[in-house]
Amino acid sequence: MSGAPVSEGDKGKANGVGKALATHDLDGHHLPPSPAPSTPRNGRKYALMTELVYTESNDQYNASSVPIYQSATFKQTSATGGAGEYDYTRSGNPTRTHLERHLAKIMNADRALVVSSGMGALDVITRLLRPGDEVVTGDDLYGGSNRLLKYLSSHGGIIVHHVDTTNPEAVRAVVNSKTSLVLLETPTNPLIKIADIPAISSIVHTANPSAIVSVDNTMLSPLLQNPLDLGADVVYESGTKYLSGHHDLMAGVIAINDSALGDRLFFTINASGCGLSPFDSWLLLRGVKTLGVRMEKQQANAQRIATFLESHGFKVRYPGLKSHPQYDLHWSMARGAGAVLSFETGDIHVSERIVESARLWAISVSFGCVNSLISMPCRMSHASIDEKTRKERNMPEDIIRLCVGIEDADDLIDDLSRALVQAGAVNITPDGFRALGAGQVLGEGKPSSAAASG
Ligand SMILES: Cc1ncc(COP(=O)(O)O)c(C=O)c1O
Ligand SMILES: N[C@@H](CCSC[C@H](N)C(=O)O)C(=O)O
Repeated sequence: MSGAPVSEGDKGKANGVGKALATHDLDGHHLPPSPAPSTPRNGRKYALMTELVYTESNDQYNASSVPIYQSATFKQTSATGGAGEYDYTRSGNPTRTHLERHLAKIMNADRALVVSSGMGALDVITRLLRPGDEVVTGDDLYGGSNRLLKYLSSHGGIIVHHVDTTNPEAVRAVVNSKTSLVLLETPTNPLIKIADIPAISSIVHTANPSAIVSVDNTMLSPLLQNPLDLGADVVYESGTKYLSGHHDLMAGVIAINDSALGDRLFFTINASGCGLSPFDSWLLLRGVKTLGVRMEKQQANAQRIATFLESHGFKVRYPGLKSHPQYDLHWSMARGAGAVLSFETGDIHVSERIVESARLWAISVSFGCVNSLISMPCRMSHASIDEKTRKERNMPEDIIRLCVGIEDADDLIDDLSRALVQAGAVNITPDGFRALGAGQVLGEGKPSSAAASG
């Protein structure tokens, strides 16, 4: 029983754009329809699952795999303006261009730019800011993003407002004529909170037409959500995660529809030298082609694991669960729930023991990889947010984040069951087990065979 909200394919929407991967929830009910797609860009003509793998190459030998132009320089025909399309790889490289065109197509953008990491992408966007400018962002966001914004506020003269982005009115309350950038994560990492991209974009653009709404789409990837179609001006993602899928490269992607804004962002990339290398561009292009099959399996597995934990009484945060407080909002914007979920145990030491008892789940930061990971964000990915701030922002110290891969779901559940039992996180009865601590008890569950014997 998979039970995941994943449909059989992705055909059926006009021009194949914005096609819903999920049509039914666990109980077989229809999910809300996906948002209407905007005009397809970049000649996109097939369903997204097809466009992910379909690339057109103008290689002279018709190579099926785009060549890696591992060259820093390109010869010119004269000293005075004789450069062809490329002169120097920091400014442009054919392998990188091929990847950027492919990403623009699948992100439904006019232009995509690739850089050396997700943080590099955010850095390029924040170079649009000037001292005195204001930024509005969430009270739950990736630790590295928080660190960069904190640095800009202490060293760059930027005023940063952290508000509850689940409430558009909280954004309205702080947006003003000095607001230059509104930065949203949805779902957030790691508390899986949802921001209403259309409502917030409309509030921001009405209050200050020159403010830029930027969405970090790392948690879902373009397969599941297209913020540019929902009112955002800029979307960026860590290509280190789902886009590449194997934790073998670092990359960041920025996508835009405004050509003047694209030129300003490209200027920074060329001037600062953070464009993605030819080899990493090639690796990322290869990874993107399997994004569809990877994500379908990952979110099917995530749905089973979230359901397993919730049914054993744990407080689980996952937008594929009806209990998520913003379930309807999430599904009005996205075509899937992704494969990152978090849950609480009520005791930081119990959480530590669970993480350290898992065998199949690697203790590791990051997500979006084909293998499953387990972590404690307050100790790992979000440790750069100090304890006081974490407390002010209601970040549970015991929270465990699961980043689900493509393994067999029963193996993952067995290993997790064994870790829960070994860590003393559950109360074992002759009929099954239930969460101890903070978890709300939703029902009895039977320990898996591994847990019972382990
Ligand atoms: C939501 C989110 N955005 C951005 C980043 C930054 O990406 P990168 O590690 O590729 O710099 C990360 C993780 O690192 C992340 O989790
Ligand atoms: N030591 C790193 C931690 C990277 S966290 C990576 C990823 N975004 C995640 O959420 O797991 C740092 O401090 O940046």
